[in-house]
Amino acid sequence: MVEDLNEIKEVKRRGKQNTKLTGNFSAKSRRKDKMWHKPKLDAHHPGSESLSTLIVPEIGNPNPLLIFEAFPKSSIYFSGLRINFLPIVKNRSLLIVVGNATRVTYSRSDFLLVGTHKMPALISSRLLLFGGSLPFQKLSHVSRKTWLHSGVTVRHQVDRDHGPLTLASVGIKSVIETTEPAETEKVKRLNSRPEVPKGKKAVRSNVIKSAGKQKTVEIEAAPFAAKSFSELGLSQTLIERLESEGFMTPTDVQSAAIPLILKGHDAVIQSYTGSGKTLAYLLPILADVGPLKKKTSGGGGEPGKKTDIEAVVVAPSRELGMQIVREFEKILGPANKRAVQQLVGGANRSRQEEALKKNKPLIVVGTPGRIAEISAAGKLHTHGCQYLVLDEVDELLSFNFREDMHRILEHVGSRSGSDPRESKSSLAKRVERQTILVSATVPFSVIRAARSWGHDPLLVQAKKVIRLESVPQTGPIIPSKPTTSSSSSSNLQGPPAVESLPPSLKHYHCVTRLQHKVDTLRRCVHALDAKSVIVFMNHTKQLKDAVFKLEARGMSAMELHGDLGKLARSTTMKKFKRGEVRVLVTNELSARGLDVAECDLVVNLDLPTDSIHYAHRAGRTGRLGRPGTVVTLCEEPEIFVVKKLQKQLGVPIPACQFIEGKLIVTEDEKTTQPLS
Ligand SMILES: Nc1ncnc2c1ncn2[C@@H]1O[C@H](COP(=O)(O)OP(=O)(O)OP(=O)(O)O)[C@@H](O)[C@H]1O
Repeated sequence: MVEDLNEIKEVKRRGKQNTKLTGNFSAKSRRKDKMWHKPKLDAHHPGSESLSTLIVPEIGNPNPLLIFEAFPKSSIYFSGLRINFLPIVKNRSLLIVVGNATRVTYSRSDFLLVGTHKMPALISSRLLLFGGSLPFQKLSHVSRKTWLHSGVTVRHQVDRDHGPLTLASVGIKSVIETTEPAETEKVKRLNSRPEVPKGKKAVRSNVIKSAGKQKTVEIEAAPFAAKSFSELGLSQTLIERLESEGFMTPTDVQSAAIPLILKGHDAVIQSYTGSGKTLAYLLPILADVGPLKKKTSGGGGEPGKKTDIEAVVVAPSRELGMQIVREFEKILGPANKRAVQQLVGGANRSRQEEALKKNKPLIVVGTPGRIAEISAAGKLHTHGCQYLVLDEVDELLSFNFREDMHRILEHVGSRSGSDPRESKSSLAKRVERQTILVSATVPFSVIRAARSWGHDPLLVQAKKVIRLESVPQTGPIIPSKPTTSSSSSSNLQGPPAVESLPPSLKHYHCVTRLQHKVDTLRRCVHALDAKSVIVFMNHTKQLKDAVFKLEARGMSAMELHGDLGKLARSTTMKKFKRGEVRVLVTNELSARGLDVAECDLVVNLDLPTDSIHYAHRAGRTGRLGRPGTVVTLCEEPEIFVVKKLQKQLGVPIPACQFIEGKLIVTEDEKTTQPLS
């Protein structure tokens, strides 16, 4: 983020010209009396080159400190939640922002980022270039060690004096306090919790009291292959509902996860695509919240009686959010459907807000943007929330969602609304809720996030449960087979490995020329006699072309991507699920979570970017033990990518051809063994 010398000179020159706001700021936002101005465009959008967006490194670092050199009358928009401090000084302005911003957008012509809490040393040296008249030397009162400490908290008073800015004037020097190491503080707080808050399930408090002591026994006692849902501690009403919907036997991951979540554990649920992870978290929530809960448990209530939300489920796409809502509704039954509400983007927000007010649901399921938006508007009361589920968590932690996820993580279950005089730290507030993170692929970033958000979280897989604390930072998270040293680099990311893929899947690749790809796809569909095919491509334009070509050759196909409107997307999905369309040509939008049981073939018409994307795409077929085939079409020079995927995933992806209406494997599977 630190610019080079030329840029500093350029900024200084522009400052002399008394730089005005750039065209990226709306006219309304130019009002002098306004402190905050929202740029119309984001740095990620074309045409907004004069804006920079700074992403504060880690979600979970609650105290970013940013120091900008600013020019008079400049405006800045911080898209975080709390901007605690903004002094602007006459002529030369030093602007310091301390708070929970995760993403800061600023006009590069008006501001120059000169320091962060990780780069304090640069502050003084850089500012000397500006004449050095500002008393930045006072920064040296704060030791570098303290600044670098991740737990630095800065308290301050707003000071808009027009005199020279000093650190004392902004309160930094006098009030820096360092938090204690998170682990010991957390356990201490949990153990000293005086009583279970009213309406909070008793079982959670038991877990809290026994923090870090009896877990091993509980984990080992977890049934890994229950024969029926009744063995898992669910209520009779819930079991009856499950049976009426045809769910008779829990899957392995459900057998492992349900009892642990019922006991109040924070968990990361990892198991291959289509293994039933949704019910693995949905059922223990419904056992505790809403009309199907166990009579003895404390929390929840009838829909319509409470105003607070009890469970928030976040998913990265509208389609997945809606699918989860339908799963909840299926189990709740028609009479209790209103206990859950969707808050997905693309739908009418005011209608969602009205429904929240009218129906008072106990559970909301939505996309990060919409949940954060309604929450920021004060229309979603989640402070007393007991459960926070992040489905497809590794995707939710990506760059795109950081800002909204930060708000959600800060607010859900914080209980801060209940008593403003309470001075509990954000960590203490957060442990009020149970955090459940879910995905088929769990890179180390998820493990790290789970450790910082949860209380002694567990990694729950189909056949084993591990304490997250014991997951080594550099080692594989999900070792499927003994790995060779050459695969260690991918281990750093946490490879999806074979557990991310349904065991019943068959994988092939077919070498073809670019211009013949659609034709090869058609022959592939015929050769496998596939009834329901999902084709993945990387670019919308080519995707449309492929649909056109398939249709022209008499194969029913439809497109699905983010450029389509809400209605078009859901109509397409409905038609595909009903079997009215044979081929769905789509992009990464549909790779996560989409559950179409009938899908028997996935084709990568374009290569996925990495093994994680491959795993999620492939997982659209072969769901819940059904047979499924994945065919990757590639050009000659791309074969090495397929070999790499094969190695990282730990599955053979032999070459094949489609000859006379048949799939012919042209490479011995034994020679394509990934780890041999
Ligand atoms: N115990 C069960 N018995 C029968 N069907 C089940 C059971 N559990 C889940 N299913 C069904 O299996 C399908 C796959 O489940 P789900 O979508 O939860 O998988 P997943 O592991 O979340 O997949 P992904 O990683 O792709 O999101 C769904 O149609 C679901 O209704």
